[in-house]
Order: sequence, then structure tokens, then C-alpha cells
Amino acid sequence: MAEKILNIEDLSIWYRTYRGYSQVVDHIHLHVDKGEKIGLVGESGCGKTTTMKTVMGVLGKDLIHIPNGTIDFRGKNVLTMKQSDLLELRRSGVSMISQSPMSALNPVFTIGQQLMDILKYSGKYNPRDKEALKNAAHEALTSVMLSDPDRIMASYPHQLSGGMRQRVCIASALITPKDLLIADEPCTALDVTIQDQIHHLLRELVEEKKRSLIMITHSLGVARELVDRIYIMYGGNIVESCRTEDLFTSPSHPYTQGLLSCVPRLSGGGLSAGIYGYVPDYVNPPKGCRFCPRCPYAKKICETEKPPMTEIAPDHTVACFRFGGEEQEKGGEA
Ligand SMILES: Nc1ncnc2c1ncn2[C@@H]1O[C@H](COP(=O)(O)OP(=O)(O)OP(=O)(O)O)[C@@H](O)[C@H]1O
Repeated sequence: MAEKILNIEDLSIWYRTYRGYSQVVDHIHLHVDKGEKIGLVGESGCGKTTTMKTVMGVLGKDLIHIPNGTIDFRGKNVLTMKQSDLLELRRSGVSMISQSPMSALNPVFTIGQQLMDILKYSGKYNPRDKEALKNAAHEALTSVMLSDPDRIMASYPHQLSGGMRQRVCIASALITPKDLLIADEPCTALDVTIQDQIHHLLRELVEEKKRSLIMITHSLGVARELVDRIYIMYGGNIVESCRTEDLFTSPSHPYTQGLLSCVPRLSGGGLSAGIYGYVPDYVNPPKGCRFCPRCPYAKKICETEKPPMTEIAPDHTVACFRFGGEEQEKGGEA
């Protein structure tokens, strides 16, 4: 059996807001095996970034409340870690590439200084050996296909293009050996050719360095190219999970089907109708299935009960009453 590097069990995450608790993430289960690439896909505001920031331990207790669940990374629960263990987790366990490289990089230090700082505190280099630090930073920039590493090392973030900045962020995430890389929509602000290059680069580097990858994306097309398994997230719930090829041959949750129907086709056919409605208000989320108000197949039970995760095929699970639970047993009463 494959070794699980990350195992999230029954996790809920609530933000503390002036209106009360915003119950963003709701009882999710998710795991990543060693060397595996998974995709976390869903529209904006579904809780993908919140989940992953919690894995990194960067959301403070004054901001979030965790009513239930565990996040097990390499055998330790991140949620009960001491601050020193969290620092070690981020130093040697997990790294994250954010949506916005401009806010991830420090504007007042050169790229060279920032990369060398990461190396200095990694514990893998002698902090006084400037030559070794410089060479390692240089090598990291070359590995992400930045053709003039000397100039980049001497540049400040604002002196680089968006694509170059994102490559620098990838270099900094991979510069020290870590088991898991979380890429949070790394290409949001880039044009399509650069997006393609960065996605290919990410895949090659992750495979070459044998890291595990969690790719957060809005795009099923990107997930199809990059990952082995996909979790579809809607309104803070995982609604479907399966191997990548199965998602495209037998998409089963109505939300997954809606997402697929939104993908524009080169053969034409006009704009799709999309998925009617919005993600829920998390302070007063729907009592039953959170997708119910937008679902074309919604039944009475969906308004009041949460659909259980049902295995509909090997390694393919769906949280919908159309595939199990009480409603099916009752014969799908509307
Ligand atoms: N600091 C915060 N305080 C309160 N609510 C927050 C905070 N950060 C995020 N949220 C809310 O949590 C919900 C989920 O946001 P999150 O960024 O996790 O979604 P996402 O799926 O990653 O979206 P996107 O793809 O646009 O990044 C949103 O409703 C958002 O407004």
C-alpha cells in the first residue's frame, strides 16, 4: 500500500467574523500519497486556499476555529503542533506557491538575497559559506529556465515580468528538499503561453525531484494535464474524488458535470449556460447538501440531510443522494 504523506480526516475550518462563525470548510477528507500529484478543483470561494493554508499552519487561532478534524503530515497532527514544529514543517516538509508572486516576494530585497536566506535557514548549508549559497541559488534559477541568473539574482521583484517572478517562486519552493509542494493557482495572472510553460516546468520538476504535489486550480483542463487524482470541492465540501481519467469519462456529481459543461470547446457550440447561482453564505450555509440550491436534480432530502460519500466505483467517491444514502433507498422521492 502507498505511503500517505498527508492525510486530512473530517476537517472543518471556521473563520471568526463579526457576523459569527463563517463555516467555510465542512467535514472534508483528503489524502496525498508519497510522490503523488493531486488536483483540488472548484470555483472561486470554495475553500481550497483556506484548507491548504491550514495545512501549512499559517492561519492563526485568533482568525480560525477548528471544531473537528485532523491534518496528519508525516505521522504528526499539524493542528496540535507547537510553533517550533510548525516552523520545521515549513522549513523541511511543505512549501506553497501562492497565486500572487508579487505579494509572495519581499519587494525590498533582491532575488539573490531572498533565495540565499531560504538556503541559510534550511539547515542544509553552512550559513557563512556565501559561495556555496550563491551557487545553489544560481542553480535553482537555472532549473526553472531563467536564462540570465546573474541578472535575476541582482534584481528586485518589480524589475521582473510576472512570468519571471512566478518562476522565481517555483525555484524558491523547490530550492530545498521538501516532501510536499502546494501550488495555489500559480498561473492566475499570466498569459496562456507562459501558463503552459510554467505548468510543464512544475510537472517536470516535481517528477524529477520525486515530490508530492497538490495543485489548486479552477481549471479542469490544467488538472487533466498535471495530476493523477482529482478532488472536486464545492462550498467547503469535497463532492467527488477519483482518478483523473475517470473524472472525464464518468463525471458523476451534478457540480462536476456543471464544471465540465463550462469548459469552452474549440469546435464551437456557443457559451454554456454555466452553473446557475453562487457559492453559499458560509455564516448561514444550507442545512443539507450545500450544492442543493444550485442543483438541477435537487430533491427534498437534499435540503435537510448531508449526502454521505459513496463509493460508486473503485477509487471513485461521490457525495450525492443520487448515488446512495437514504434517498436512494426510498426510491428517490421528490
Ligand atoms: N481572513 C478571512 N476572514 C474571513 N473569511 C475569509 C478569510 N479568508 C477567506 N475567507 C472566506 O473563505 C471562503 C473561501 O475562501 P478561499 O480563499 O479559501 O477560497 P478558494 O476556493 O481558494 O477561492 P479562490 O480560488 O478565489 O482563491 C470565502 O468565502 C472567503 O471570503
